[in-house]
Amino acid sequence: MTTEVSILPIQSIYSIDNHIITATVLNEEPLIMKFDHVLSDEECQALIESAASRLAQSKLANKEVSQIRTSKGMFFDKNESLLITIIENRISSLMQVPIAHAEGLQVLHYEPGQEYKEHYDFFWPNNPSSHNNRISTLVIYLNDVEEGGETTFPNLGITVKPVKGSAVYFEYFYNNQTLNELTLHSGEPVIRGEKWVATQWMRKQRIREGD
Ligand SMILES: O=C(O)CCC(=O)C(=O)O
Ligand SMILES: [Fe+2]
Repeated sequence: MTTEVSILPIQSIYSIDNHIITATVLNEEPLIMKFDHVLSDEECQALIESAASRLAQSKLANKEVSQIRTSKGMFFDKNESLLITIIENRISSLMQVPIAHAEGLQVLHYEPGQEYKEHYDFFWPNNPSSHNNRISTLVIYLNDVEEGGETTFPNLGITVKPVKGSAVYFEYFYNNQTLNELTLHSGEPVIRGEKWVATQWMRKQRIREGD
């Protein structure tokens, strides 16, 4: 058995600026956690409202539109509003990665039948972005989904149901690539209702200027 150090120290509660986030470990290696109360109902609603008019067809990491990913999405600019600054800073503290390593916060919207098929969030070595690869992901659910829309890790038998304000966290910065590859995951098709998520991808090195 391998024992590799995770980015996030495992705790049952993370207290960030008087904001109490409770945590459940779903898998230790690779580390997969569920967090509750990452965002308040008001913050979820405000994110949805500021994203709604800016949605465009989602693309893959290689910028191609594909049937793998049928949601619509958008990226916020860093610090573009007080809401975004507050949320980005909380996420950065929670993920224990400096804000300068954060890609823009992304919001995705799925309608019934829409999904994000099995994929990895990290870049393979042939992708130019792999020189400053992603190391961890936080997917925050912005609403409750009537049916479907779970985030699933098929190789680990883990399924996370969307709950407003909760999040699933996972990391893939292990020396052992087999552990990283266990983070294969999907956003299951929404069956009834709609699904809104905010995704934060963190890089190994800084990606933002001026932070
Ligand atoms: O929508 C989901 O449950 C997963 C989203 C996801 O995998 C991503 O944004 O990278
Ligand atoms: Fe993903």
